[in-house]
Amino acid sequence: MELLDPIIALVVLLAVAVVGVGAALLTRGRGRRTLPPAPPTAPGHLPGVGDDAEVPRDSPTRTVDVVELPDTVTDEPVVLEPALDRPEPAAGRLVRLRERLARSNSALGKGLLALLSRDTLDEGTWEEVEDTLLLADIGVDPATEIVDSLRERVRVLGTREPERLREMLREELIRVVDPGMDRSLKVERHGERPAVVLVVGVNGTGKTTTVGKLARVLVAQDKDVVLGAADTFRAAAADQLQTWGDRVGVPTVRSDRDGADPAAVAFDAVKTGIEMEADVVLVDTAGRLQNKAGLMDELGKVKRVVEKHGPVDEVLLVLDATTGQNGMQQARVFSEVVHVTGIVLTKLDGTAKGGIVVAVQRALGVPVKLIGLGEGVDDLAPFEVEAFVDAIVS
Ligand SMILES: Nc1nc2c(ncn2[C@@H]2O[C@H](COP(=O)(O)OP(=O)(O)OP(=O)(O)O)[C@@H](O)[C@H]2O)c(=O)[nH]1
Repeated sequence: MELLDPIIALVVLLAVAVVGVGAALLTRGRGRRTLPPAPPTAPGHLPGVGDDAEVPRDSPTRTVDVVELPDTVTDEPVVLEPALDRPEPAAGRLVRLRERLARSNSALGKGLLALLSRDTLDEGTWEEVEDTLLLADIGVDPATEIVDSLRERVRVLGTREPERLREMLREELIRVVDPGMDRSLKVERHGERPAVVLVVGVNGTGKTTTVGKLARVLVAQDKDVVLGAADTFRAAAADQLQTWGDRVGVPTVRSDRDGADPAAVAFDAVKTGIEMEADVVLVDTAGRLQNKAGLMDELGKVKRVVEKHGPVDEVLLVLDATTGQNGMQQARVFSEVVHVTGIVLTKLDGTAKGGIVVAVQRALGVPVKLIGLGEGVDDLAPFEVEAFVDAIVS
């Protein structure tokens, strides 16, 4: 028994040693275990939280929808029409644009009122009143008339109250601007024919712009309009006019050839207007200096040729208000050649010479029918006497 004890102890010791070495080997092997290969990813992909997770069981499952197909498939491309402008109605525009007129002409009204409010209204002051009116291009006769009348009224009434003086000045200005003139545009279709409007004037006064703006005024009144680009002299004029027309869906009759006969283009435009049963045909003509006899003859021919379709309803002379007395000379010559029926005074937003309205009406006996008060597309207003005078004296 004494011999067996050391043997048992040795066996136990060996067994413990074997178990220890095995456990150590097992632990080291686990530390080097390789991970399964990562799923392929897009370049630059960074793993996110839960990438390895399973799809949750309650995720919505994809279904297949049945979509009805059209019976026939057309190859025609869908053409999207460009949206057309909606021009502003012309009525009341002068009220909207009054600020422009007032800005350029208020010095006239303020100057006159300051003179009339002086302590003594002597001869020298009345002369200053007259000079102020002349500086605004109102013309000699109308200026004298205004001064004479005011002088008499101030003497008889014996009043110097500013509000009363302003009212008297307003009344005198309205009288010389002449509210009795017929300023309506003759743009009503008659019988089988559209109304025809010819737009004339010297270079750069704003004819093409005016035709474009006028087309918008007429479209706002639900009229069918045709434009005629009889300015065949300036290459870009027809493009410019067509752009105006395109914006409001109005067709433009033009020649493909620079320097084509303007009378032929004008004739074709009216012919197209008749065929299309339009209400109005607006014919733009080339700018021409009133002292170039050949060009003025050409204008006379344009009108005569157009009149083969019937009488022209309006001949609008476009005058640049900033050109003063030169404009008066233009007005006289144009009127002799084509019998002007109405005046369009443009660029009144940039001049203190609003008095030209009076002067030109007196010289021609023809009313100002429209005024241009800016470069915006709807900055053309029907001329309203009271609104015009109010903008000056307010
Ligand atoms: N400030 C201002 N500018 C205007 C007005 N009317 C026209 N214009 C400008 O005047 C310039 C000349 O206008 P157009 O319409 O090309 O003149 P046009 O008479 O047709 O010119 P031509 O064909 O060369 O004879 C343009 O820059 C217009 O924008 C207006 O009432 N006020």
